[in-house]
Amino acid sequence: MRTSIATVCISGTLEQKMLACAKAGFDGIEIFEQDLTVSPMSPEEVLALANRLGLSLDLFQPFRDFEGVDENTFVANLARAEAKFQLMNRLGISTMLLCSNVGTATINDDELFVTQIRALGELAAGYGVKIAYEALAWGTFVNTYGHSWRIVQKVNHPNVGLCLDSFHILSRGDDPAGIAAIPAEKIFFVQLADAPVLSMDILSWSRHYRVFPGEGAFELDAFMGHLVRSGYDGIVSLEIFNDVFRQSNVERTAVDGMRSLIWLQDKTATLLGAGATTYPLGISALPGAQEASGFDYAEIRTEDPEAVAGMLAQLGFSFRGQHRRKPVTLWSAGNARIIINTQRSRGITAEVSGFGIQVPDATLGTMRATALKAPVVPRHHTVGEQPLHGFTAPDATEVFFGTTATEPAWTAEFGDGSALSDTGSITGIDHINLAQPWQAFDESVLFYTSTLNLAARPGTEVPSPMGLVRSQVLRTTDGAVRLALNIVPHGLEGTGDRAPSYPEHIAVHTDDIISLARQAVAAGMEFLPVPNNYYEDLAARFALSGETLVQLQELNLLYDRDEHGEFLHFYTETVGSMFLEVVQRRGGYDGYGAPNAPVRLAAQFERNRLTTY
Ligand SMILES: O=C(O)c1ccc(O)c(O)c1
Ligand SMILES: [Mg+2]
Repeated sequence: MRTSIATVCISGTLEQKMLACAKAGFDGIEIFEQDLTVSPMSPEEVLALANRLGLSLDLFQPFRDFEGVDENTFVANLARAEAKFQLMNRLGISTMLLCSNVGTATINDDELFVTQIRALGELAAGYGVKIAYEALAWGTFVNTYGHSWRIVQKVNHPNVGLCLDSFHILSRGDDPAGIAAIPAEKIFFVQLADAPVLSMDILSWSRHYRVFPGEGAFELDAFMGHLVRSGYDGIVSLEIFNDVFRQSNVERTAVDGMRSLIWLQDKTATLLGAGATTYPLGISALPGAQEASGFDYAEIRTEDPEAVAGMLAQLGFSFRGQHRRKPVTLWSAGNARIIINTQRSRGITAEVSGFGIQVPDATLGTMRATALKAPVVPRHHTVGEQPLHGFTAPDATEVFFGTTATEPAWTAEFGDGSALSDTGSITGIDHINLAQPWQAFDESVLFYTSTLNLAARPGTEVPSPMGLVRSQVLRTTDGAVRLALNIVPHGLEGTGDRAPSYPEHIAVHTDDIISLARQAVAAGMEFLPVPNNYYEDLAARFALSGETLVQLQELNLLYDRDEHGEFLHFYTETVGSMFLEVVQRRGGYDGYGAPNAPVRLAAQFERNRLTTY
């Protein structure tokens, strides 16, 4: 499939944009007129740069407010178009995007639209230019692809065809199935954009909140399926108007976009099933997606290993020893393995720096992640050590693939390699919560869902004294691997990719949280204190026995319940920018105690302020 991206998607000068798009692997770009107008490069220089970079210049856009106008305006519009055709000839671009009129159309008459657009096509033909007509969702008279297609059919000119943009179609709740019936040769261009579900006017939604495929809520694989079935074999381009992308690192955003198209082709191939890749669009599938069976480990980087080790010991983790070559130690409890890493930890009190997941075939997982442009973490292993397959996520977390095993082979590299008999009641890692700098959030959602084959759940918002925290869970179907991503409030972003001022956590699960909490307290652990008001509210919301309430309050346990079961959990104190959570799921409870998250954030805020002052 030939891929392209509109220059409007990313930050920087036209030259920087072109370099980044070429480096990310796009075949071509759409030149957004504004980017050219403000550029010191002449059209000829832009063409020369594109040639040097191996980029095709696929589309010139947008040409606005043309059809449905009075005769005088029409004559002026044709003159305006002709100047752009001349410019396009200098750029060597042969397709122009014509947006349906949103501003100057005064006459609602399909016959007039047809006549005027046919005249435009005729003029364009003289310059070797083709017109791709796009129905903007907020077009004054033409705002559905069905309508634009009827007009294009009536225009009946070889130089006039359609531009299909997923946003304009799906934002209106329009059924894209009709695309499959459009003759492929009349689809001149295709633009893809995803978007989160938002309730606002479509223009604002489109201009500010579009995201790359896989980062929003549109069913773009189904959209692509209809396109593939039409027999279309042209360019598939990204056109994302997004305030964050336009101020983020240009190279990273371009890679994020490329990843989205690689992921979408694979999703579409899966949806279409056998024969998917034989359609002329030539979508490529990825090496097989695998369902992760669980966490291999979680890693904490710290220059104060004693503080972290102390907490683990209080929770009943066993010290499994030092790695025979690296400055890392292993602690385990049941299937929960936590690595304390003091390498490159200068200035880091403690942070959640990485994790591993177990898949049936780690090499296959690595091939898939590499195909999705996941940046490899360099790791050396010597003879007798397990090879490590790792990647750096956009939030700088290091993610590794391990092989499904109750006792991973790499644990033998620690201490004397013995598996200690377990005494505690911790059974495994339940979830890992990662703080996201605001500019990495959408990129992280796509990165983790695509490379680790996780599904994104609808997002939530958690009020806290520091601001509203946006939260989204990514998980396997069975919940064996769960990640919770939090966008940290403004001011706590920290520097670089990490969000160190906002605590992240590793949650472990147990079958008996009451005993575990008692043992931890007896071992000297202090939990995050929970205010009395919380327990009064619990008593009002749930018919809990007095005895249960006293027990919860005495141990600073939090409680939630849904139609499936119950959830009990507690939090440790924060060390650096990380803490631990212990959870017990009773029955089929599948959430994360969301109603309790504001209590936790407020308690941490109180606590940190008290210790700071
Ligand atoms: O928001 C707009 O004006 C606009 C312009 C060009 C497009 O292709 C589009 O989808 C929207
Ligand atoms: Mg568009």
